[in-house]
Amino acid sequence: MATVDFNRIWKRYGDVEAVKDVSLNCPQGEMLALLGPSGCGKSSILKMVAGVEEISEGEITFDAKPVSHLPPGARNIAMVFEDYALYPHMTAAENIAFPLKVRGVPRREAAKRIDGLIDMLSLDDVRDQRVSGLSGGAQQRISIGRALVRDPELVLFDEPLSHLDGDQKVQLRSEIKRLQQTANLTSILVTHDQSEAIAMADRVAVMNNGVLQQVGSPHDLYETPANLFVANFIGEPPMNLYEVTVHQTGNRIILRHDGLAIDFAADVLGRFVSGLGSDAATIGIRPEDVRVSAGHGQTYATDGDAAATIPARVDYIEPRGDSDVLTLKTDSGAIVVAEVDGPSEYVIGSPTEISVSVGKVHFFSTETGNALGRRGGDA
Ligand SMILES: Nc1ncnc2c1ncn2[C@@H]1O[C@H](COP(=O)(O)OP(=O)(O)OP(=O)(O)O)[C@@H](O)[C@H]1O
Repeated sequence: MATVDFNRIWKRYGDVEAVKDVSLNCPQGEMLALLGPSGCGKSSILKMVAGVEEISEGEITFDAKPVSHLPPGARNIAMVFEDYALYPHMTAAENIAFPLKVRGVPRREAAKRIDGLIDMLSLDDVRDQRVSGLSGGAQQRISIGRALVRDPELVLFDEPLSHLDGDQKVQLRSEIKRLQQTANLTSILVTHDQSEAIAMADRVAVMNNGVLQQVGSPHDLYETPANLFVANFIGEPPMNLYEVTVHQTGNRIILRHDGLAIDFAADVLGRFVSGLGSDAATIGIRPEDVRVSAGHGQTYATDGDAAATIPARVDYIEPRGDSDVLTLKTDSGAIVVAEVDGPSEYVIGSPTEISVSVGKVHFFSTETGNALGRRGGDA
């Protein structure tokens, strides 16, 4: 399998700039996800790698060798599509064998490869069945077998789970991940579904409007989003975001939003964030980082670094089994979404006290949307 590099690639369709100056690297054996909303340019990137769309500018290399001039057939790329694209009248084994037959691979060698994949993909039970009667999950496993049988340099997964229902989706995504790791496949996954990207990919490239926003491990994207787009896009329920004004009085820094005041010790805040000099910023707090306690007038025990507690009432509860997502309304009318262990004892109207550790607050420039420097303090 190859190491794939995208070097400052652009895709223009007439006046439409679909991909703008994107550089990415997918090392051998890694799964890289291209994630973003519809129209962000991820399919255009996939098509340029596959060779079905020309690159307007820039270069794609496999093991440092340019491939842009090669026709699709000469790139040795396998594709797994959302709609499986199998031959319905053929059996599972015949579908997997098809690319080898076309290439005239000797029968004995072909049989060995097919058997290996059938075993690896747990397809023994359906081996000789026509694919038209099989479940979506089984059909997608067959299409993966067909993709891998010819030993490609790169596997492209184009929304491979979109046609599957909940259970099959979860099962197949872990199977693809296992297969990708055991077979050490260099692979690129295109998806608009963050849970898919996070569950399967080693690294995720988040795109918006043709521009690469951030590339990193799922953990990096979650913990240190580079800008407001990534902060808002990654995480479910999404991060709470507030435009705040910054007021410094003595050794306190108070962030104000719509009558909501969050108060921090200036020296503690300074341990976590740099560049908060201006008088406006946007802060982000993940719902699971909002600390909620039943509010009966008592103060939630803070560790000194935490903002003062803020009274809020439960406005809405979404039970999710092992957690409850609470929509809380402060006295000033600000909405804070919190995720707490479930099932909780809160009911609509419950008084609560909320607080957040300073180390859990994300800071962004309101002007540029970029994250302000995090110092990586401990709280
Ligand atoms: N053949 C084309 N001609 C003109 N514009 C195109 C063409 N293909 C894509 N575009 C435009 O380029 C932009 C990026 O499209 P692209 O399909 O790459 O995005 P995407 O993130 O994959 O979206 P989706 O998930 O909806 O396919 C969009 O504005 C789209 O309308």
